[in-house]
Amino acid sequence: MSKRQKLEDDAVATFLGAHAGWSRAGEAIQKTYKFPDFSTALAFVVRVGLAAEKRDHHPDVHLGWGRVTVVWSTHDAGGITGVDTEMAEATDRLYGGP
Ligand SMILES: C[C@H](O)[C@H](O)[C@H]1CNC2=NC(N)=NC(=O)C2=N1
Repeated sequence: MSKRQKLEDDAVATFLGAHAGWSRAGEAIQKTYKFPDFSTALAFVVRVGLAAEKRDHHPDVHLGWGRVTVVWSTHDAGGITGVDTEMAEATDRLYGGP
């Protein structure tokens, strides 16, 4: 199955169950990350943005002091696809940890 095909609800639920902090927001998945200050949060947004350019798949991002919310959905498919879950995992790796 193509990664750009809309995932079934149960597949999205499985992803959410296995990935802490991610939640469903309509036809998208989102997560808010915390940072000690604004510039660290901004640097994270830049790293996510560069990864998005590389993959040609772009998130909505909300940047605040010490906080970044990243929202993934596939506009072309009108919903959540395998590219979104792939990029959500990449986003977690960019934040840090395993
Ligand atoms: C032409 C280009 O590949 C497309 O418009 C890409 C760009 N980035 C994208 N990003 C996201 N999130 N969804 C898309 O459908 C999408 N489409």
